[in-house]
Amino acid sequence: MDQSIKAYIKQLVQEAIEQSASSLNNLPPGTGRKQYVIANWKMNKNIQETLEFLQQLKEGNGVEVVVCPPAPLLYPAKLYVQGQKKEIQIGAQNVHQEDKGAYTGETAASLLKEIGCSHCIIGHSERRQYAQEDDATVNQKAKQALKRGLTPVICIGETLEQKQQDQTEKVLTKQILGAMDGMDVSQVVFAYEPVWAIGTGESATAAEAQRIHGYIRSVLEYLDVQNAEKVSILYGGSVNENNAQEFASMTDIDGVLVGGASLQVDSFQKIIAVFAKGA
Ligand SMILES: O=C(CO)COP(=O)(O)O
Repeated sequence: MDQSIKAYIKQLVQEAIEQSASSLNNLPPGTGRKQYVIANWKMNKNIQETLEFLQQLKEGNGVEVVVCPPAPLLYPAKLYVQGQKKEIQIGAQNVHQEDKGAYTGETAASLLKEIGCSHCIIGHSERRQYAQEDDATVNQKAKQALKRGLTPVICIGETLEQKQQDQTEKVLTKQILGAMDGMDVSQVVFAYEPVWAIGTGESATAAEAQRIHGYIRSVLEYLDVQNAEKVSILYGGSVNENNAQEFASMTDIDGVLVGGASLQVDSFQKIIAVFAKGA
């Protein structure tokens, strides 16, 4: 990383720390940014469970509700919500970076679009860990998703070890710059998911998350000062019906990406209701 970027990042860190003090005054949620509540079911649920969940799930009342089931359930899920005329969007958990070809087991963005997906999660820490996805891959996948009309939900976040070594801002900066290379920031959604908070029951505090979201927005400003304010930045990592309100009250937290608590329709619906109040 060259010296001018390093100096700029240092300045951003300082500004984000200063801003965090004023952000803690429970300001109203995002200035006109879309509010999202996204369910990442990971490798859970079968067809019957999916349809039962979607039957009970109500619309978002101004919140963008996106359900991301495993790949074989995307099409039945989409057909079901369409048939019910519900404003619930269906998103994929992954996409391949190439248009088509000899990539056994992969799914093309064009096919996801054809079956009615609106969004695609990209660079989730589980894919970074288990499928060795790096920032360059995330960048290629995000470009491919956009090319085919899917909105990328780009996941970033530090591990516990990186947090303990005070590397959070550095790690996030590298992930953001890598993911956004040659891209328009106004076309993506970001999700800050600290790896240590995923599936552990130990979420970041809302204040901590707000400080990091402020920092992420400053890096986006460095890339595109005009559009950074428009980008929705979601928090993910042990979000549940009890802590959602605290996250929703933070200025730079524009929604949540929910794993475990999105598997039960009641708890997921309660999280949506929290964000709908502010939308
Ligand atoms: O990984 C997540 C969402 O993408 C978060 O998972 P949990 O909500 O289960 O911690």
